[in-house]
Amino acid sequence: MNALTAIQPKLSLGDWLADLAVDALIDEADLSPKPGLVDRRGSGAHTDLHLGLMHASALALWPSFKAMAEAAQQRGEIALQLREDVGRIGREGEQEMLRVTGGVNTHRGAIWALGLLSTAAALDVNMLAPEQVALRAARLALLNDRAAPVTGDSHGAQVCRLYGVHGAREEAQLGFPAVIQQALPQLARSRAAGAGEQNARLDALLAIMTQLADTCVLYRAGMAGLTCMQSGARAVLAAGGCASLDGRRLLRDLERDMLRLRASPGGAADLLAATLFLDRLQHGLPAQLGSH
Ligand SMILES: CC(C)(COP(=O)(O)OP(=O)(O)OC[C@H]1O[C@@H](n2cnc3c(N)ncnc32)[C@H](O)[C@@H]1O)[C@@H](O)C(=O)NCCC(=O)NCCS
Ligand SMILES: Nc1ncnc2c1ncn2[C@@H]1O[C@H](COP(=O)(O)OP(=O)(O)OP(=O)(O)O)[C@@H](O)[C@H]1O
Repeated sequence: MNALTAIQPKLSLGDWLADLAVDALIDEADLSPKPGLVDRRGSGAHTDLHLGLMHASALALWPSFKAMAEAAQQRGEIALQLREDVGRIGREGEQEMLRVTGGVNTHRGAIWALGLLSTAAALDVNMLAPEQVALRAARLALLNDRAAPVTGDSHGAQVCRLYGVHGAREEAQLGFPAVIQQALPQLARSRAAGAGEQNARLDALLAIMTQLADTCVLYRAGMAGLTCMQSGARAVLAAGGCASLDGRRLLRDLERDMLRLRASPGGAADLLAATLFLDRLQHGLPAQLGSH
């Protein structure tokens, strides 16, 4: 041990996972140019959201992610008690988000996805590969939280009924296929091709958009909006992705079309944050993680 390591503060597992989750949210918000979404350039298709609000909301969620990880450490297994702990902490997180944003939904879907993944990661730090963490999160999401309010009138629930698609709940229950099968492989391919980190992340977002039934898009722009999102994202990737000139031109076309339809792929954005979280997590625990 040298003088530097001796004075390094101990980091708990909950601290570390909450840091990763908040970093993922901030990196997602900052990533630009994202079609229809809030980014460094502006508010996309939103009138009530802006980058400062996304940052403030992300930071306000840190204690919730930490509390979910700690609940996982205390319970130690995938069981109804843990599912209900996490449900309660998630609902409290939503309340805190709404307090900080003055009632605007900045991160509802992200609390759900990253909350489950933080919990799943804390359950077994020896198995942090993306598929392993996503599988544990899915098993947790499949448990029925008895305290969850049965409303059925959320925007997501309404369009799931109307169009017969799977929303945020099912995406988690299936083990985040958009992240595991689309985004992470695309992120790796674009990095390997030398796209640069920002372009590789944009390509990962587009890979999610090619397939996802994003209920944010369906609610605002119907099936026409969803088709526009999926086919436009496919066209950008087929042209060589965001690092290519043709891909950039098609990305601009996609953005123009989505703004015209007021369509914003908020669900895809949440899953990009989940992708960035799992991507970092797989590098394993940091050295200064003390006993937890
Ligand atoms: C399951 C959740 C996401 C609610 O889903 P629902 O579709 O009913 O709600 P809503 O329309 O508000 O959408 C949630 C968000 O999910 C994201 N999303 C949209 N489509 C998708 C998709 N296909 N896949 C993943 N995420 C998506 C978007 O950001 C969207 O805003 C969750 O928030 C929940 O159960 N809330 C109830 C309170 C609770 O128990 N919270 C604890 C969570 S740990
Ligand atoms: N960079 C981003 N820009 C916009 N939305 C994002 C971004 N990142 C994540 N999201 C997600 O998008 C969702 C916000 O979408 P939306 O504004 O459609 O929700 P809403 O308030 O339910 O609907 P509406 O605004 O259409 O009435 C949040 O749940 C959030 O998790």
